[in-house]
Amino acid sequence: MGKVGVLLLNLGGPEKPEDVRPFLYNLFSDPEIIRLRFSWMQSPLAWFIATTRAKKSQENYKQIGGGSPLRYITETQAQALQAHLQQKGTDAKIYIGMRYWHPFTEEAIDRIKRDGIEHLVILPLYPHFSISTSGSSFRLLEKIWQEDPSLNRIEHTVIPSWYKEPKYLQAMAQLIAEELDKSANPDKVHIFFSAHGVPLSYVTEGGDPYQKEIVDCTALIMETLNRPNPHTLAYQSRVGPVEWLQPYTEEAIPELAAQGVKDLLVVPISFVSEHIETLQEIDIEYREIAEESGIENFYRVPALNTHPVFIDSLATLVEDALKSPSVQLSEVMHPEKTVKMYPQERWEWGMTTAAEVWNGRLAMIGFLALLIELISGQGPLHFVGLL
Ligand SMILES: C=CC1=C(C)c2cc3[nH]c(cc4nc(cc5[nH]c(cc1n2)c(C)c5CCC(=O)O)C(CCC(=O)O)=C4C)c(C)c3C=C
Ligand SMILES: [Fe+2]
Repeated sequence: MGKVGVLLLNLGGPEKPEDVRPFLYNLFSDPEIIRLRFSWMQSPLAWFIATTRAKKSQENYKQIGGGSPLRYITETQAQALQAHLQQKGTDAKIYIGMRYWHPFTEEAIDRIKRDGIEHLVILPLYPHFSISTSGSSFRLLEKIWQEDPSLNRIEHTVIPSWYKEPKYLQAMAQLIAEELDKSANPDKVHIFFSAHGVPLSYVTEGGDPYQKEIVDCTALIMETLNRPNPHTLAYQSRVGPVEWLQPYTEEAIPELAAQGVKDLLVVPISFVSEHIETLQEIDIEYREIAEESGIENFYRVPALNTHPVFIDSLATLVEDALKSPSVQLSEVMHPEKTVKMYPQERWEWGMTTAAEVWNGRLAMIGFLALLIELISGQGPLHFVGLL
C-alpha cells in the first residue's frame, strides 16, 4: 500500500480570549449550525450572534484558563495514534482538521497533498454522527474535493460514526467503573450521561441520527459496564430560543435531587476530549446546580483524551477502514440519504403554515436589520456594502 494518512476531524476551539469572537463567527457562519433560508443572511446573523455572545463566552473560557484545550489534546491524541499504529505495523501520518479554528481542515488538506498521501482515512473525533458536527465537516470536505480535482488521485474512505466500536465502549466503561469505585457506596451512585444537545428539528425534520446513536450508545456502555446502578440520559449546552433535545441536563439534575438522589456521577458522552463543555459547563455550572438542589457527592468521569484503550480503538477503526471497501464522501452526504443537510420547504399559496412562517421570517429580518443598525450605528445596506 502507498502512503497512508489519517485525517482526524474536530470542531476546534479558541486558544486565547481574542480568538473567541472570530471563532464564534466561524461557527455561526456554518449553515449546518444555523439553518437559514437565505444564505445572504448567514454572515450578518453570524456577526450579530458572535458579537453579542463573545463576552459571556470569553468569561466561560477565562474560568478554564482563557482558552480551549482542544487543540493540545487533539494533537496528543494524534501523536499517540500515530505511535500506536506504527507499533501495530501500520505506517500512517496523522493530520488534524478543525472545522472552526486552527488548524483548519483546509490547512490539513494542503499538507496531505504536499506529503503525497495516496490513501486517506477520514475519522471524525465524534463517536456519533450529527448534521452539526461530522456532517458539517464532511460537507466542507466534499466542497474542497469538488473545487480541487487533483484530490481525486487520493483514495479516501470515511468513517461516519463509530460508537459501537468495542474498545471505545470498554474504555468508557473502565473510566466509569474507576469513578464509581471512588465512592463509599458504588452501587448507589446514579450514573448521569450528559450528551451535547442539538435542536429537536435536526432529528424530527432533518433526519439526524444523532439522538438514536446517543441512546444506543448509552445502552451499550451500561451493558459493557455491567453494574446495577440506575442511570439517566440528558442533553446539555443548549444555545438560542428553539427547542433542543430533552431532557435538558440543567433540569434533569434538580429532578433527580428531588427524587432523593445524593450521589451523582456525570458521564460526558458526546466528547472524547476535555473542553469547555466538560471543564466549565459540567464541572462548574452543573456542579453548582447539583449542590444547590441537594446532591451531596458530585463526580465527573474524565474525557477519554489519550486513554490507551481508546487510542487502541481509534487504531482498530483505521486498520479496519484500510482493509474494507472504501466509503466515499459522496456516499455519506448524498442527498438521497435520509439525513437532510438543508431541509427543503414547499411553498403553498393562501393562509397556510408556510405563509405564516414566511411572515414571521420577514418580521425577523426587519427586526434583525433594526438590531444591526442599533449596534453598528449603520443601516443594513451600509453593513453589506451596498451604500
Ligand atoms: C457532539 C458534539 C457537539 C455537538 C452535537 C454540537 C452542536 C452544536 N454546538 C452549538 C454551539 C456551540 N458549540 C460550541 C463549542 C463546542 N461544541 C462542541 C461539540 C458539539 N457541538 C465542541 C467540541 C466545542 C468546542 C469547545 C471548546 O473547548 O472550545 C460553542 C462555543 C462555546 C460557547 O460559546 O458556548 C457554541 C456556541 C450548536 C448551535 C450546535 C448544534 C446546532
Ligand atoms: Fe457545540
